[in-house]
Amino acid sequence: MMNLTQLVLASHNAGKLKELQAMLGEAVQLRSIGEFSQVEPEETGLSFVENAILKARNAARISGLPALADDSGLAVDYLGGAPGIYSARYADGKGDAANNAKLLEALKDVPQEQRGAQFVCVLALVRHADDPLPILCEGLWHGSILFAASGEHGFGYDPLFWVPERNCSSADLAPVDKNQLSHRARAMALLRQRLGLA
Ligand SMILES: O=c1nc[nH]c2c1ncn2[C@H]1C[C@H](O)[C@@H](COP(=O)(O)OP(=O)(O)OP(=O)(O)O)O1
Ligand SMILES: [Mg+2]
Repeated sequence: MMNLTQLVLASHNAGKLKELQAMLGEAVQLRSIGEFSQVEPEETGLSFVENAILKARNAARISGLPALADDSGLAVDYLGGAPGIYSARYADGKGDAANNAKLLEALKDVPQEQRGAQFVCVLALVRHADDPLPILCEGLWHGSILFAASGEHGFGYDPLFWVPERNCSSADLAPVDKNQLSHRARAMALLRQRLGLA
């Protein structure tokens, strides 16, 4: 399909880089877009797909390499799917701890049975900046939102995300376990199939 020994990852999130590189294995080396630019594109899309494509095109344009982007977030049932594509900006760009505090506050009076949520991940791969046929792969991970943070692993909302199949939070999971179960793992399994790596 294309020479995929090197891909630039269109992300400034070190947690994503670590997880995606572990899932991809040694056949494909992910290089961070941070090697080429510190400027983050504005995520102006109205969907995970649009933002993933926008980030991938931007990284391919800057690096001259094929680019992979991950647009992901947490969709909380009680909040009508919010923060969704705005997950990283939920607390106005103040970071993960502020995002988590805001989510706990928003759900403080919501009972267990109404705390369902899913993590969403869309991966977009473009061969070049103007690629007319990006590869798109989606993964979902169903769980619920805890009443208090738990766990030290992972990043983002992991300490608040209860994983029913393991009876612990996503941040309690060892990285190898999260990388088997997560929204990102599911999207990457599909991408590996599409690339003939599976
Ligand atoms: O496995 C995950 N475990 C915990 N939290 C997660 C996960 N996956 C996404 N998330 C959260 C983090 C951030 O609040 C938002 C992603 O936002 P998103 O714009 O896709 O990523 P980002 O701004 O951190 O990095 P970048 O855009 O440079 O790839 O969802
Ligand atoms: Mg972002």
